[in-house]
Amino acid sequence: MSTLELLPAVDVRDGQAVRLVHGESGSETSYGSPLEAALAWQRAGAEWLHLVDLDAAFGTGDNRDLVRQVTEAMDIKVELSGGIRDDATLAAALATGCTRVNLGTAALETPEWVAKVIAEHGDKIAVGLDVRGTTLRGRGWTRDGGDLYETLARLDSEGCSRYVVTDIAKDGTLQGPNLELLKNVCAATDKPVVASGGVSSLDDLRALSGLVPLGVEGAIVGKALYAKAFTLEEALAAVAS
Ligand SMILES: O=C(O)c1ccccc1N[C@@H]1O[C@H](COP(=O)(O)O)[C@@H](O)[C@H]1O
Repeated sequence: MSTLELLPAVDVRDGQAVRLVHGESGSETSYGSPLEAALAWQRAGAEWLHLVDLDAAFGTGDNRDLVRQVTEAMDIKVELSGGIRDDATLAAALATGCTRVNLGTAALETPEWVAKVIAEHGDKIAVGLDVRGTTLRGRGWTRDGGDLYETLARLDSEGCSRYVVTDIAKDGTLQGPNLELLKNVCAATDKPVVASGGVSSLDDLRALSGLVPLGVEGAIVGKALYAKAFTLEEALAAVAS
């Protein structure tokens, strides 16, 4: 059986590494330099970094230069997201050398463009499905963007290679991942799913590892690492065993 991939998160707001609660602007707790955080996860053995430009996602500016510096400093794979919504922002994101990008709002608001870039870039494009219940949310999770399963079927038909599924109700809360949601999404698509939101303990990671045979490929871990609920080394050992 494959091992669950772990993607420690660095979310950047106003130049700082932060964690939000439910993705709400204004709920930030700051954790200092994004580069230092990313390097710490790399030193601890991460194979992936999940890097988010929150200002670009919220439409409150961007941290593009900083995000590029962090990506260029990494020897590990980087999944980059936030504000990638047109040719220019996609080109800038891919030019950082990141391994793949996540598209959120664009998949809800400009589906023709997303179908085009999926066709052009294949598995360098993942789609972030950020949901409340089964309703997708875009523009910094402030606007409804349609039904999860209808959108998933459309993206599948367009050849989308991977989905990053975030339960907004769980994100930043340390309440455990939404395993039912993940099972339902895995039942609806053959494509790999990266789980996001709610991881609080090593047992949560073991539970997500149990979903690998269903199609869960990886898990994004944020607040639990910053709050020192466990170390990344402990997390990597938990999913390896
Ligand atoms: O990760 C967060 O906490 C988050 C909170 C609020 C909005 C977006 C967030 N993160 C990721 O940003 C991209 C969406 O950006 P866009 O809509 O494409 O501009 C997506 O990967 C979210 O999971």
